[in-house]
Amino acid sequence: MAKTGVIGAGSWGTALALVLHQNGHEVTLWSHSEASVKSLLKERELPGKLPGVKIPEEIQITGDLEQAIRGMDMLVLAVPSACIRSTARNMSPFVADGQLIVCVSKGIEESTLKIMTEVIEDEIPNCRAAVLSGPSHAEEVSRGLPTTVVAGAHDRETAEYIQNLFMSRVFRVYTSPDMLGIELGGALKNVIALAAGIADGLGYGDNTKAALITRGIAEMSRIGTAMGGRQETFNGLSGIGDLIVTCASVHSRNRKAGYLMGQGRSMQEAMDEVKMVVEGVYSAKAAMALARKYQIEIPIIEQVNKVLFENKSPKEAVSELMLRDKKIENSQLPWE
Ligand SMILES: NC(=O)c1ccc[n+]([C@@H]2O[C@H](COP(=O)([O-])OP(=O)(O)OC[C@H]3O[C@@H](n4cnc5c(N)ncnc54)[C@H](O)[C@@H]3O)[C@@H](O)[C@H]2O)c1
Ligand SMILES: O=P(O)(O)OC[C@H](O)CO
Repeated sequence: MAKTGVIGAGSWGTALALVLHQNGHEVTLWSHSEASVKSLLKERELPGKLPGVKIPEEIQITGDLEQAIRGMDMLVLAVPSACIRSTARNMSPFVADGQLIVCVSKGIEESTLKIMTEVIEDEIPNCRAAVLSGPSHAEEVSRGLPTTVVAGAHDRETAEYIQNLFMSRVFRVYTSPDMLGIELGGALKNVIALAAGIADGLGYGDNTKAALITRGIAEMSRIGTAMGGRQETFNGLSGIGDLIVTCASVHSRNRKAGYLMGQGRSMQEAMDEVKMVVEGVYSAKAAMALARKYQIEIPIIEQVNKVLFENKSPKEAVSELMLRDKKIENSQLPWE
């Protein structure tokens, strides 16, 4: 049995706390908000996010960061990506040399274009940062529905340690050395999922969705491999796997926000209505900046940015994508 601290008591932090608890580990769940600590202690439930899912009494709930960190064999960091740097900075005084921090947040820092584990390592240089990602909605994991994810770490022993702590009859964990590819896949798929939601909101069909997923993974892979991620990772759970679930699932916050925009809401109205973090909105600009830096064409992500930040009509954005110059499907397969 391991001692674990989960930092962030939103839907994902809570679902992973349940997985660890069900695997027999000791779990302390931290929330930054006093009101949410009070409500969690009283209700033992996350109303509005994971309704009907009980949080067992054995899971300790706290607002004291030090209590959630000191002496833990593994920390899981599950706050929204925009809060990763500030949260890591607040954690830093309590983190021991070599203490393991598994990041489960999906994003790219807009100001530095760093992935989340790089941000954590900036703020807590003495920690051991790792990642856990893949097609995994909290709503399903918290109900024990079969799910598969991948644990990425700088060394094999760490990845296998994370695998052992999380793996269960319903939560299957693979390992990988490609942390960069895993994290970029998790962040970029959210931007494509906004596009898939927009298409749904416009009333387009399954053909459109399949096109966005297929051309979307091509854009994600182009950015990711230019930065040093592996194509194999984009073909795997944290790449195409997570893209499929996020573009298709009724649970997806990104797809839902896109849907609302396709129906005519502004970005802010859509985010307010979803009520949970819509990470694609934050990663969209970072993806554009990366594409400019590496001189990569990302037409879908570019149109999503225009809808989000330039008030472009979703219908016009789709039409512009359809009317781009004629292309060969795959530049690796040129006519001789
Ligand atoms: N929900 C999922 O199914 C799921 C699955 C995989 C990964 N993720 C990722 O996990 C991360 C968290 O998502 P979520 O769905 O749990 O979000 P959520 O909206 O359910 O909860 C976010 C939590 O962060 C807390 N928070 C807000 N501001 C904060 C701050 N300044 N400092 C610390 N905490 C703060 C909120 O109180 C809330 O508890 C995201 O990066 C998301 O992409 C989510
Ligand atoms: O609900 P979303 O769109 O934030 O996606 C959640 C997870 O990343 C799915 O794996």
